[in-house]
Amino acid sequence: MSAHAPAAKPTACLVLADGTVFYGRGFGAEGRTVAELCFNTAMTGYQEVMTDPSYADQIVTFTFPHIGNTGVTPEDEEAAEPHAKGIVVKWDPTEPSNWRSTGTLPAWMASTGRIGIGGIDTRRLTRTIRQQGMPHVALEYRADGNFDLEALRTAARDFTGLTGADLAKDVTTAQTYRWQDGRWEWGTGFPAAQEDGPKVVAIDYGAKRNILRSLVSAGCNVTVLPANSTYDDIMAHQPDGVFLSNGPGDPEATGEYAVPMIRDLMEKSEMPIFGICLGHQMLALALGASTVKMNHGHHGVNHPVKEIGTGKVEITSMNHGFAVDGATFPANVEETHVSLFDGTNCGLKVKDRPIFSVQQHPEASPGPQDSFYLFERFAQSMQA
Ligand SMILES: NC(=O)CC[C@H](N)C(=O)O
Repeated sequence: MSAHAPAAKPTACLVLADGTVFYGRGFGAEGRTVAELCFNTAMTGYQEVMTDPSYADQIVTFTFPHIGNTGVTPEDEEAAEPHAKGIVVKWDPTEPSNWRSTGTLPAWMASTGRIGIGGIDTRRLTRTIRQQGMPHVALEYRADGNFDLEALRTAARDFTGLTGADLAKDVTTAQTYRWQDGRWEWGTGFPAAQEDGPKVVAIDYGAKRNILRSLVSAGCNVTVLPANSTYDDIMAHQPDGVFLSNGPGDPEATGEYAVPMIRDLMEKSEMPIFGICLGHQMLALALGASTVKMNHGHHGVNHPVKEIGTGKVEITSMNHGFAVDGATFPANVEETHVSLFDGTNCGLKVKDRPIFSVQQHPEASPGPQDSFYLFERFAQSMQA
């Protein structure tokens, strides 16, 4: 039997809350999980996607069919473990062909408790997500193929979803630490961080490693603090600037801790502040703007974003299911970037202050590096 032939009996199934069932072949860990289902259009970088902490409580459908063909390597992990609860793919992963690979995707998923389903019509599923919004789903892999569809549908329906979900506190670091390396370079790997350079306190709401590496590569000396850090916790490190990371869940759900801390920071200090994705959304909330849940979000590596001031278009990496409502900015805030896919807000700047943030991912990982200039802009604002 060829690897792509349909299995005699399905070993995995994906059940949407509306009762739609997709059968396929299970890989990775056996078990059941519930989550919000999104789709990601990246052609590469599945390991970075799966380990991005912003994917907590989500399952990712990859629209690119050949997932798994470059294996896995610890160098491509954006966190110590995968955060996406599972993946949905077109074909079964093949044997890896890549000199950097140290193992297979299914074995890595099995060892980290993540569930995969292969053999799915991901075009149909993606069309469903685009038309109906990101559904709540149950995904199960069991080798005996005996599924209790009613129980799976109930589990999908009972999932409370991401609106109102405060997940940053689940994925943040427990301890404060100094970040040690810069961006991976061909032939040399990860360069060691320098001691000099502006001191950045990076608040970890689910930070991707390549963001911390990008700050280092832009010349910063980075100390990482937990999500519930207060203004005083931050100032104890005498930083030159504060970075607000990406992260999972609903930005509004951080209104008890992150948003008031950011407000404090803006009121009591003159320091530069830079935020990415969840950091952008929370900064917008602290400034008095609002955020909204999107229909199917932006998850991919080819999203065109225009920098309004220059008219320049950058091709960006994106992963978000909420967006800042650019129409709600107060008078002291300027919209700096906009999505050319749907016109949604992608950036803000506080007028006359070195405080800015973007919705896209300038660290890429995976994706293009057009937006890396933002790390340099932040480093320069601290040197000014
Ligand atoms: N990558 C992120 O930081 C995502 C932010 C937020 N959780 C969203 O889905 O929009």
